[in-house]
Amino acid sequence: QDGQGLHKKSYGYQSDVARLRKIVINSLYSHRDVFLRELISNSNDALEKLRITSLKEGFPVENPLNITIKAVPNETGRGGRLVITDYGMGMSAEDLATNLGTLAKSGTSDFLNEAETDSSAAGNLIGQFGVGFYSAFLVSDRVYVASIPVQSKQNPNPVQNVFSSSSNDAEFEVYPDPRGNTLGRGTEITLVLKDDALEYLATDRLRELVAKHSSFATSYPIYLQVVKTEVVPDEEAQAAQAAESASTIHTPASPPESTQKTTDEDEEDGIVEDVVEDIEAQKEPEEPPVPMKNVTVQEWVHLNDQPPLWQRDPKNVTKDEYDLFYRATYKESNDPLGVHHFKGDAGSISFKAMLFIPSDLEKEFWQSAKALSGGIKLMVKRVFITSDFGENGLPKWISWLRAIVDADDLPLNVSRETLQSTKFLAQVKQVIINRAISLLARISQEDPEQYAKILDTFGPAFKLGAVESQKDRFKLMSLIHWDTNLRNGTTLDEIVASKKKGQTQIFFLAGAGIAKETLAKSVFIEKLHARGYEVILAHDALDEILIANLRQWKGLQFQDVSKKGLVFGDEENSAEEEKAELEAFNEKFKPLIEYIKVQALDLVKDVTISNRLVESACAIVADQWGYSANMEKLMQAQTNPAAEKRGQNHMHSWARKQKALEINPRSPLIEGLLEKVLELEDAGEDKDEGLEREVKEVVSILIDGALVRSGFDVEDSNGFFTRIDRVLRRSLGVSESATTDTTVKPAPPVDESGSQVDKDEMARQLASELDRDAQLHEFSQAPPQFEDQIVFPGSSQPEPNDDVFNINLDGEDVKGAPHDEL
Ligand SMILES: Nc1ncnc2c1ncn2[C@@H]1O[C@H](COP(=O)(O)OP(=O)(O)OP(=O)(O)O)[C@@H](O)[C@H]1O
Repeated sequence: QDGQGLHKKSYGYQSDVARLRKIVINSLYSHRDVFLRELISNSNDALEKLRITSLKEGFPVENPLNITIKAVPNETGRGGRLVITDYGMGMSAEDLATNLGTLAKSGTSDFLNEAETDSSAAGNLIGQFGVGFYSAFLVSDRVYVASIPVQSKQNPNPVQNVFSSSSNDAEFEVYPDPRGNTLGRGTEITLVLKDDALEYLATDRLRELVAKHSSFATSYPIYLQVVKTEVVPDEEAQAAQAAESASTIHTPASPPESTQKTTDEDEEDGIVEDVVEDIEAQKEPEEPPVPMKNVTVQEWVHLNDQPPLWQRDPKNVTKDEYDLFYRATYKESNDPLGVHHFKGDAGSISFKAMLFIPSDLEKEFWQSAKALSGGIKLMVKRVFITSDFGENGLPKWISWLRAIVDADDLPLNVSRETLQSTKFLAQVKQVIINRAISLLARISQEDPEQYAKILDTFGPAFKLGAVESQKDRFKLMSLIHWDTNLRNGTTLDEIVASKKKGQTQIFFLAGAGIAKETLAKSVFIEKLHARGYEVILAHDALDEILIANLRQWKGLQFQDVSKKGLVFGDEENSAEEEKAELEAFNEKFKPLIEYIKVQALDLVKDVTISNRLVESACAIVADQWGYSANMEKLMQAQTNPAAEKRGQNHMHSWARKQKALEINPRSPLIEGLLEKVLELEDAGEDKDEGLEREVKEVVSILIDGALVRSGFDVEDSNGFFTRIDRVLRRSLGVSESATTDTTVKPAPPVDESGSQVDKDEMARQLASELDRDAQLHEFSQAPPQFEDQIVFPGSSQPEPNDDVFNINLDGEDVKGAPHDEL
């Protein structure tokens, strides 16, 4: 209880609030104008909340639903206060302590950490995070918040309380307002301005701030109290004059000052002088002038009296106004990347709408499978109704869009359930999606630079849309840009338009996450590129899935150039010639093909002469139904114990083998290898064992190299590099048997004090492994065509080509190889 008999309750600020207040006060000085925007925005929220609660609970809300701002200079002439009042929801004593003394925002700690370590970040983050109420301390030595909650069944006799805190205090106080209930309802914030913040007492400054930051922040009226000097009749002087004239003889009055002035001016040119004098002579004697005096009057000026932006004619709205609106409404620091303002219809209900393409994609977008919510704000007759469209919310791919929809023909107390049952929301959603796609298409045509920025941020989301939404897929394809070996950022239509004569396929090479420059150098593109064909470099994660969904575009089938089935379309012209050439090559390279097959058949289905290679010696080409290297990686990332249980991993290993090793008959390396193989064949029993080992080694490196070049993983990468190591030794003339000094410091002895091995745990692990093996063996219902190709790990069945597969450099079983070899 203080000296005035008030029951003041003291509270300590929650530690995050204390941190935030410190950051706000210390580092946002140059941004301190934001305080008014933040307080107005809170007032708007409180009015909004009141209106929605009154609709829900069915109590009437008396006017006024508005926000007022009043500057009160101190009578001493130094300093003053700024008072911001709203007739919104108000707060109880507990609300004051909780809402203003604690932070309930997600991401607060991240913001605080960032802002504390980098003061420049604080300024940038204001826009995104909003420092809210605490910005009041930027301009105030002390802040009083008087508030009274709305009357309700639970609180039939609400009391007006005050929250009070100085900018230095670590504590704040809450107590009943000694003035009693002066507000009736709502919240009054009194800022005792700092000495260096007295500029905010000037009404022009306040007008400027509201116009700059808050003219779109609320649809409730904002009134500013303005003090004006007016000239009014001085009644006292008038009465005195009347008394005086009653007691004196009437004398003609001198002419009014203005007439006198005209006469004086006219005298100079001497033309109208006589006329004026004549008129004066004819006049009746004048009444004495009414005595006037200056008085100060207070007046409330409506600051945001313009209709909301979306209600205005788009022709009369400037880009600056849209940008300002967007930044104020969504608390963004950057301008939107695109705006569309239109009139639409959903069934029989017409509405006005504005769409914004944000400057950024929220972090959560790709982190969650869920769509972002709240993108569409539905208003009825300028009043906010809901941003919860439920199942009619925007689909994931475009849930980042910001839209405001204002329908005039709906009742204000319409509920979401009613809206849903009338299909209104579903129709609005589809109109918005269609309009957004048109807006994007227009920007792509009219402003390619701006569109490039949009694609940077939203390009992958458009691809998601095309995969996710069959309905919008075809429209979206014009928005999706592709990189090819010949150009960047082109559309499928443009690719089709520049197809070569006879071409019936759209060529693509998929490689999620691989740089397009690397993809462009792929062995699979060599020949196509050399011949001038265009190949899509599908380097985004969703590209291959999207292409698989599309299957064809404008009558042209998609062809993965790393798979079988590629046709240029002009084969006919040289078909005979090529056939004969192929036959000749097949004949010539038969011994080499047979030789390689022995080593390669565990990895691939076939070894063939290639028609697609120009410079490279060989490549691995997937079958039509096999995995491309890209898909293989995607599938590998997905293999998990559950899939293993269902036997899916065996399907994967089957699909992985559906590929062929193609060799380039024009490559000198292949020619050279053929010679060596023939030499071995000719020698028969007397063959040189060293040579044989060497040839096997080269073939093995060739196969693994082809896998790597073609984008696949080499299973035994250690063995691969050991073989390369050996070849390097030979080419440098280093002895193959020379060993590396492998002495290493051994680990210290076992730490006896450490945890004992849990025998039960070991037993459990062993049991579960045995169980898993048993389940794998049970998987015997493979499709007939798989049966002979599936090998169960751990089964006693001999693996095909067992002897070849396990060969290491010395022709010994890998498992038995000496340590230093591995
Ligand atoms: N004028 C007001 N009327 C009623 N409640 C208010 C008012 N001003 C603030 N509050 C309450 O205090 C809380 C804290 O306000 P603060 O401005 O710090 O954060 P916020 O408004 O929740 O977030 P942000 O400002 O980032 O939108 C609000 O959530 C609200 O409950």
